[in-house]
Amino acid sequence: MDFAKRTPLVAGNWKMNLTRAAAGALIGEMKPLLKDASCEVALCVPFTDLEAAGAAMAGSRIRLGAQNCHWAASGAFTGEISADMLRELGVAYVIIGHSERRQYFGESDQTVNARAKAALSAGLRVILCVGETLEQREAGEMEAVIRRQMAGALEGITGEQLREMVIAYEPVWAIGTGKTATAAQAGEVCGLIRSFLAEHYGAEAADGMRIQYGGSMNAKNAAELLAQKDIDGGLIGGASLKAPDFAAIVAAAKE
Ligand SMILES: O=C(CO)COP(=O)(O)O
Repeated sequence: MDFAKRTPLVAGNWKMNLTRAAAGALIGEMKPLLKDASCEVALCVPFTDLEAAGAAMAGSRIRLGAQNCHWAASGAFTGEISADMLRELGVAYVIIGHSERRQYFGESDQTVNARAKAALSAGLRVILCVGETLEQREAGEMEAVIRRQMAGALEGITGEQLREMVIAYEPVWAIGTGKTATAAQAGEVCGLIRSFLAEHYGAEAADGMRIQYGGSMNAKNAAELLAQKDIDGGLIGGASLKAPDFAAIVAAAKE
């Protein structure tokens, strides 16, 4: 299948869930449910599950993803994982700048930028996450925050590199809370992101970019969110840990 421009990408982010054995079992359950998917599908799994998940995905269209990588190619960085290490395990996508990394592990726009560049140099595709907190939204700062995060993360990234990226809009207040952004809210911010890309990379590049929504997306609300013109897929947390729920979201993401 040719994953042409704007083919929706539905990616699961398992976060720190599932051991190797459980990962293999869940992928085994998902495979038959996803075989007729008309969008691109990826699962971003814990590092320790990568090898087993890659093996379990064999013969399916599911792409293997990771949840972070370091900015250096190698060196004295205890506890970190390089982009090359991921490549060697067959990883296609890596999430960079997830709000949980920013919130709990001190990620800044600068480290997000450095990690994204390292991933791209190693031949990985990057799912770059941006999103405002509830306080920022209520203070009327949503657009400024999104613009600052986008500008910081994309500093020095060329138009050619941008093509290997997907942007995920994940409002922090919607993650794991069951409080989804309305389709109109999510569509508005994804539209702002596309405008930012058009200003910095040109209209053609912006038109070809995939922009996902993430934050309490589930089997029930996926179709309405995915129907928004600027939303090209989803980044799914909790619902990606249940095969039927994830499959229902994938089914809602038509080309
Ligand atoms: O953070 C998310 C995906 O990266 C969203 O998580 P939930 O779908 O559990 O809200």
